[in-house]
Amino acid sequence: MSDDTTSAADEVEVQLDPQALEAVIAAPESRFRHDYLEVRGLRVEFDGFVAVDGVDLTVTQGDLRFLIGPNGAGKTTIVDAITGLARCSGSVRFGGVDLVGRPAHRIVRAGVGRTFQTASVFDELSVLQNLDIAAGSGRRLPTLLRRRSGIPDEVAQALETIGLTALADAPAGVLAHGQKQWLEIGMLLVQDARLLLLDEPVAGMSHAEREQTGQLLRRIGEQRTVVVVEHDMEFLRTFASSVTVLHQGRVLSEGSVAQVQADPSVVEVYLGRGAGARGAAGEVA
Ligand SMILES: Nc1ncnc2c1ncn2[C@@H]1O[C@H](COP(=O)(O)OP(=O)(O)OP(=O)(O)O)[C@@H](O)[C@H]1O
Repeated sequence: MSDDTTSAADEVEVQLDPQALEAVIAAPESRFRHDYLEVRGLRVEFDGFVAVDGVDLTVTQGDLRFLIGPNGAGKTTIVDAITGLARCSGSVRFGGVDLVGRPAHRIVRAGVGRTFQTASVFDELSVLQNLDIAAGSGRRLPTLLRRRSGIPDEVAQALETIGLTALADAPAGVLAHGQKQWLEIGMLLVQDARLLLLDEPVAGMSHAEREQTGQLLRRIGEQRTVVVVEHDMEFLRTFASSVTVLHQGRVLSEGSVAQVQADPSVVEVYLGRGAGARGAAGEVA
């Protein structure tokens, strides 16, 4: 490499203005956008019982993060706190917006979406109508329920992503268990959720459905920030790109699947007192 090249590179580095770069990254229309979730010192207390005790968590776009831990470790409570369903202290930032203290509907508007352990789709409505409602297309209910020839782009794209295009007109009630979960994920996509928090998305799914869900989450995770609360260790080993292990409201360990598997404190929790719990950590190791 010639000296000329080195000095040109140096020059570029010197010319970079960190504040200008930050502004470009933060601009909503920026194709360089790179979202991340940053949780600091998160604490949730229920009548004197500390369920989440000073949790720090950073999850970047493109990282498929799994939150695991024995029953009662605080996983769902963390998701509740991020989405405004549990009062908390500390700091939760996503896309440059501080979420703590905001009402749940404003957190949704900030681009944060979640699913619950039980899918909450409208069984009597078609797949398309469920997506339409989630998209909040602004149409009145009677219009919303009428069949239409045109499908909005974002809805068509979501149908494609979740693999339900052929079932667009089928009532959601006839969908298989896995397909309902995918529809719910599709509903988050049309809401334009950029942070998806998924609570046990593969619970009760067949092996084939789990595999398809993992592939779906990988596709979504390329564009969005995805956090998965899960007990299914085989699913975790196949699809997690990073793992945070929680225990008694605190972060016990964090890293790649291999790193947390090799962490003696994780093995201790899973083989020790947590061994009888669902998703016992013994399965991790
Ligand atoms: N609304 C509430 N009031 C009082 N205690 C609560 C409440 N919600 C959760 N807890 C307690 O907080 C702790 C953490 O619960 P949480 O549901 O977050 O655990 P988890 O890790 O998601 O467990 P699981 O894997 O069983 O779903 C538990 O001891 C639970 O009993």
